[in-house]
Amino acid sequence: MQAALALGQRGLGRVWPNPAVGCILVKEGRVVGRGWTQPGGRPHGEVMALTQAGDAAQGATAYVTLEPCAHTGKTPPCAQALIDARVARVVGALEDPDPRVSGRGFRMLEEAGITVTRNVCHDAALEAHAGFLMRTTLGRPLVTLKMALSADGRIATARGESRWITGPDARRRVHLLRATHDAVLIGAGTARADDPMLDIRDMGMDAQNPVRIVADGSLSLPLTGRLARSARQQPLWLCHRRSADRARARAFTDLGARTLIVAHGPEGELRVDDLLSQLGKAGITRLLCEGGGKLAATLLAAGLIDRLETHHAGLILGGDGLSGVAPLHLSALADAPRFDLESAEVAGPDMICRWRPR
Ligand SMILES: NC(=O)C1=CN([C@@H]2O[C@H](COP(=O)(O)OP(=O)(O)OC[C@H]3O[C@@H](n4cnc5c(N)ncnc54)[C@H](OP(=O)(O)O)[C@@H]3O)[C@@H](O)[C@H]2O)C=CC1
Ligand SMILES: Nc1c(N[C@@H]2O[C@H](COP(=O)(O)O)[C@@H](O)[C@H]2O)[nH]c(=O)[nH]c1=O
Ligand SMILES: [Zn+2]
Repeated sequence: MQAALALGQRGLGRVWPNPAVGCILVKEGRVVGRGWTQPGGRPHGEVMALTQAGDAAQGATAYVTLEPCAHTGKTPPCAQALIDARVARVVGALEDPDPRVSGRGFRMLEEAGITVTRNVCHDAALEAHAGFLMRTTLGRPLVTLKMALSADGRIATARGESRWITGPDARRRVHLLRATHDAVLIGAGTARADDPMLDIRDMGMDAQNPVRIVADGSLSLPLTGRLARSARQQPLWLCHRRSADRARARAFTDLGARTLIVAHGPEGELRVDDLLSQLGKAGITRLLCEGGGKLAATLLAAGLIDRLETHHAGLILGGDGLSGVAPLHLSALADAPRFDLESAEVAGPDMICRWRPR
């Protein structure tokens, strides 16, 4: 199952809205088929493994990282494919909470006389499928916040200069992080200050480029910027207020971008709960927020950060530099969002820390 989980991870960031499932078929101690969910979400992992195994699937044990699907969607159900291939046993890591499956996949197999073992490597599967599970049960993607920080917790100089705080090794890690997320989100301030690309560069992974999303209430993004100009090569979604200029929205869609109207709060700030639920509806299961400080503050205040990556560099920007997180107006220390350290890694001259909400 651990090997199947590792295989399944190959699909992360490229199979949304589907889960990234891994499947291994074992017969008489030998692996006869390996499969994982293919880009775009189909074929499913089980079908890939069964196709590879051919006749050898008969009598085999199938290790699958998520309950096989039981519904006829765009493809016939994998539970039926396993039955038709006459596997002897299915070992599953996790029940699929999708209401169209939710126990029915395992039951179909049992009713066909196949032995089913459930919940093997259950916790690892919860982590592997965290984005898919969040979207299915909460209607929003898993949100990872990444910040590149000076040693004194700043993300830019007072004038907004931030390239680069971290070195090439840590930035390469960021590109790999982008590859395992369906979409990257930034605020309008970052889009205007940095004119970023938000792609995966120089790694031969262009096919895994994430959707780029900007929280841009008034559609202030320059039409001539790099994001807008590349909207046909790499998806660009702009989240804005209903009141944003219609001609501007039209100009962005003409360039190939997609626009989403999001509810806003009293100060005009886009409501991040609505923004995330719209992204969930659009199929996004794993979202990487790359700042800036204002957007990070809103997400943190709403308790919507599920994973935190801080990249620490050995420079000091001082108290006039921009803070990684805009003011939270905490009334007590007890109200501070807390995170537990999960791992720390040296990346060239920098340090990458990975945190989980407590
Ligand atoms: N070192 C690092 O890791 C990073 C550094 N940076 C640096 O940070 C600076 C930009 O940060 P900052 O100015 O804070 O800008 P942000 O990127 O956080 O953008 C803030 C703007 O986003 C729009 N917005 C829409 N909805 C929301 C919401 N719910 N919450 C907050 N903002 C929302 C608002 O504009 P509107 O009202 O028009 O919608 C707001 O003014 C730049 O200098 C950049 O270089 C940025 C990212 C990472
Ligand atoms: N300055 C800074 C980061 N900044 C983040 O990266 C974005 C630029 O992406 P791109 O245009 O694709 O290179 C930028 O807008 C901001 O979100 N990231 C880091 O890992 N380290 C850094 O020092
Ligand atoms: Zn399936």
